[in-house]
Amino acid sequence: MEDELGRKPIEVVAAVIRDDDGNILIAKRPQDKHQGGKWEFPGGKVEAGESRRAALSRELFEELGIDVGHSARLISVYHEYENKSIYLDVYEITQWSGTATGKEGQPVQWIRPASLNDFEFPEANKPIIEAAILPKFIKILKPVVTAESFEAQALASLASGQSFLMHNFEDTELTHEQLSWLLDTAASRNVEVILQSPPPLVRHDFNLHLSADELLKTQVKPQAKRVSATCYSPGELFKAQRLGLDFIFIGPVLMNSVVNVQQALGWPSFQSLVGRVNIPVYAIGGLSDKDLELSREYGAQGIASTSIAD
Ligand SMILES: Nc1nc2c([nH]c(=O)n2[C@@H]2O[C@H](COP(=O)(O)OP(=O)(O)OP(=O)(O)O)[C@@H](O)[C@H]2O)c(=O)[nH]1
Ligand SMILES: [Mg+2]
Repeated sequence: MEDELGRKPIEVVAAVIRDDDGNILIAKRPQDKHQGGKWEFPGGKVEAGESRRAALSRELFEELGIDVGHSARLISVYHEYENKSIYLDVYEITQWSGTATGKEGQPVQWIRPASLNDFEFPEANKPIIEAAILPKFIKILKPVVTAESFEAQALASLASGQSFLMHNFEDTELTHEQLSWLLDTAASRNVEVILQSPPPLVRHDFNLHLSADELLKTQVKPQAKRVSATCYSPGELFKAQRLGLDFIFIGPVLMNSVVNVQQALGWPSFQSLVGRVNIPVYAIGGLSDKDLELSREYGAQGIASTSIAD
């Protein structure tokens, strides 16, 4: 891939390092470097002939003095700065040995994911920050018949530590009162709720999800905490990126969709779609929490499914 001036992007690897309490390590870039004085995720340029994971291990040893254990792909971002373009491959690291310190004299800090937005990062980092804040799983509530079963299911998921719940596509019968109850109960437990468009509500303190059809009809990003959409084709992806959506679902990955009469994409097609945008992507369609590791190797941020264990 080349930028508009025919230059090859610089390949960079970086790490979102999370400790057992969920804090993330950030480091300050030296003043004299590109994007100097801004905060960054530790990492650096991939050397000729080096694999990305080898580059990641080398950079984190040089910059922080730690030995990387397990790493999972989080997001890849292509960004054009004025004087160079970069391809930034970001990994999430939860296992390492040694104590992370600024080996090159750079200040480092462990911070809560929600405070990431209080620090100044390079322009390329916007989607990386969103990816670091978003969860691995989005639990989609199953369609329900009665008000009692809706409440019972929502309460079970709210009690189970899920941080994002989505009201089901096919579940159109929820009343204003039920939706309001869901939002209030979730808020009291620090759980984010995603509703389908257009919910019969006057409030805006929810995340809004658009179907691919709604996405194509939308001209301006709607008002909501975050806006996401389901995408199947490159055109839909580009539309989502142009509107500035916060994350997207791509699928169906493994199961043909009866609703939209769509063939399952399979992982290779999923991967090539993910590679076209700089937005966190959830894989959807015939998947469960067991598919997480695999989905991440193919570029997903995580999985959205009714089959996420409570
Ligand atoms: N490490 C890192 N680099 C980033 C981030 N965001 C971002 O735009 N970059 C850009 O990626 C490029 C490479 O990063 P780097 O300066 O860390 O490279 P390096 O460790 O190999 O250092 P070097 O310049 O001494 O060779 C820089 O142009 C930097 O501005 C980030 O979060 N982490
Ligand atoms: Mg570096």
